[in-house]
Amino acid sequence: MENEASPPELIVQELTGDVPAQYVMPLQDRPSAAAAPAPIPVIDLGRLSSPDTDGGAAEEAAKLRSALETWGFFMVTNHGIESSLMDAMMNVSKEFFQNPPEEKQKYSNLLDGKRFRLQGYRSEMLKSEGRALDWSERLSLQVEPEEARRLDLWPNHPESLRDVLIKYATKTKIIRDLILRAMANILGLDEDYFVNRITTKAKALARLGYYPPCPRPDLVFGFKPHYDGGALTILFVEGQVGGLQVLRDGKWYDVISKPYTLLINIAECMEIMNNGIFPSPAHRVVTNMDKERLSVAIFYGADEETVLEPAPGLLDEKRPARYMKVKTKDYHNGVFGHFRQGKRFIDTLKI
Ligand SMILES: O=C(O)CCC(=O)C(=O)O
Ligand SMILES: [Fe+2]
Repeated sequence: MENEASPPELIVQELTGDVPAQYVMPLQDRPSAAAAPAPIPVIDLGRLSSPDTDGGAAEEAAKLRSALETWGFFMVTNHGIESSLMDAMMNVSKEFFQNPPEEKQKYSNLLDGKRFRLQGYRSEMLKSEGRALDWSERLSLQVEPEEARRLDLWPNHPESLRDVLIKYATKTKIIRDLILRAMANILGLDEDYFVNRITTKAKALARLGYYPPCPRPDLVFGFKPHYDGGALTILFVEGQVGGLQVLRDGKWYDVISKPYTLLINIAECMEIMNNGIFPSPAHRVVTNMDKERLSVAIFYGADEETVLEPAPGLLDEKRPARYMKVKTKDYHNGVFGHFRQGKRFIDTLKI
């Protein structure tokens, strides 16, 4: 049985006392002591998509542009997801992580003690690569395309997780398209330029995250510094625990989300398509000594067969393409290989 091969000794929740050596970051890579808050713009999505009679939509679009050019992150309110559905999403996630380890391991993403699959539960990753482990547990489930959902890999406990996640992801998809269109408009491209490249065949992965309190936030990360690989990420962080940090001009800043707002960030496929005008930001999650933290991220990718390339409408003699063309499928393979070595595949595409 594939699940029996998982290493239960690494379930973070069960650890007590000081942190085990596998989680400790090398000295030069440890979390910095203090980070200033990032004044990330908050965009009212209702206003952004309203007919522009009073200049409201233009104002929101200007804020969005500024957020995308600087932080690569923005917050959204008035996004159309009822707070009751957001609460339900967080509650089912919490209930899942509260299951006993044996129950969670039934959904392990570890196939034979060595190979990982994209979907499933993991309490650690990349153990064999000699890099420090993240102080978090994750449950990843593919939510798009709809016909590719593997409901047999989705947990039964709590029973409502499936329904709630499907409802939630249906709503975030509407937000995705709204943002893709707004970005195309801001860049002066055909409104559907990005939507057409992401298509109904594009994959989306939901990742539920649980970060237990950690006795040594100075030594470990909840999630090591990284760039997201798809097109856009829509993130929902419970309450006001904080923990997420974003890199800007070589400095890490705290991202403080407000209750019931969503955080959206640009991922690398989108950076290629917009020719680096809106770069994909490095980000990470630090741990907290007293509080647990939960987050739900939906990663929207491009269609595997899509050729990723800087949009021709953005290029001219003065603004040449800064990235080589690559098929999404090849990009994903490249990212995986490079990430294991702590490198960025996108750097190999730069012209
Ligand atoms: O949990 C979070 O706040 C962020 C997680 C993240 O960056 C990711 O899953 O890629
Ligand atoms: Fe991320």
